[in-house]
Amino acid sequence: MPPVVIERAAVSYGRARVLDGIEVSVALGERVAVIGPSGAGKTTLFRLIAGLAKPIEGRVTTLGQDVSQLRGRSLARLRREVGFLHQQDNLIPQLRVVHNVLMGRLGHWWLPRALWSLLWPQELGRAMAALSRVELAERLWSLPDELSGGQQQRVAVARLIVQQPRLVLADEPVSALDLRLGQEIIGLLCELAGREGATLLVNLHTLDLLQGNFDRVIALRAGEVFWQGPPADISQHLLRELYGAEYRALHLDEMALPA
Ligand SMILES: Nc1ncnc2c1ncn2[C@@H]1O[C@H](COP(=O)(O)OP(=O)(O)OP(=O)(O)O)[C@@H](O)[C@H]1O
Repeated sequence: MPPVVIERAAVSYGRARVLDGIEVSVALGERVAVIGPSGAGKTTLFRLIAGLAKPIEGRVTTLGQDVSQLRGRSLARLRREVGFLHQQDNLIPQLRVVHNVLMGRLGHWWLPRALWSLLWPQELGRAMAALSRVELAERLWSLPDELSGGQQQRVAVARLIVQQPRLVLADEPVSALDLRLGQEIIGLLCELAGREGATLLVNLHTLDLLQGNFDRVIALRAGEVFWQGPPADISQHLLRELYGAEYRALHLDEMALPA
C-alpha cells in the first residue's frame, strides 16, 4: 500500500473549510513538493497526513493506518515512523547538538535509556555518523545558539537520519534560508530519502528548488488540489493561475519557465 493515501478528505477549522475533496496518493520512496499561495492549506495537508488534524470527510491512510482511528500505541508508532522538519525551532536550545540529534532515537528507546542518555549519550557512534553526513561532526558539543540557521537545519536533518523514519514531512524547511543553503538542505533530505528508502513530502515556497530534486509537484489552491505533475511541466501560465495576486510579489514571473 502507498505510504500516503488521501481519499476525498476535507478539513475545517470551525466553520471554515480549509481543505476540500483532497485526492492524493504518494508512492513508496517518492519525493513530492507541495506548493501554492499563502493560506492554500499546505501546512494543514501535512497535519492531516501526520494525524494532527482529523478529516471531517473522507479518509486518510498514513503508513497503512487510518489516521482517524489512531490512539495510544498506534499513534506512538506513527510518530516514530514519521520524521518532521519545520522552518525553524527544530532544536531544543538547552541541549547540546549530540543530545538534539539523539532525540531522533527517543521513539526507539525505553524511558530509562532516554533519561540516561542525557547524562551519558547513548549510541554516540550513530550520532557522530549522522553529523558527519551533514558535515558537522566537529560541532557535537555545541549549543544550537552557537550555530548558524543553516547549520541548525543540518543538525535537524541529522536527527532525522538517526530516527530512520519511513516518511519525512518537511514543512517549509528552507523558508528561512538563502537559495544556496536551501538547496543544501533539500539535497540532504533527498539523499536521506534515497538512502533509507523513505518517502519525502516538502512544503516548498522556493520554487527554484523544484527542478532536479522532486519527482512530483502537488499544487494547492484555496484548499483544493489545483494541479499535479512533474516539475518539468510547470509553466508561467500555471504559476500565474495558481498564485494569482502573489504571482508578481513573489517574483515568479522572473523564473525561467516555458510561457
Ligand atoms: N488553527 C487554526 N485555526 C483556524 N484557522 C486556521 C488554523 N490553521 C490554519 N488556519 C487557516 O486555514 C487556512 C490554511 O492554512 P495553512 O496554514 O494550511 O495554509 P498554508 O498553505 O500552509 O499557508 P502558508 O504558505 O501561508 O503557510 C488559512 O486560511 C488559515 O488561516
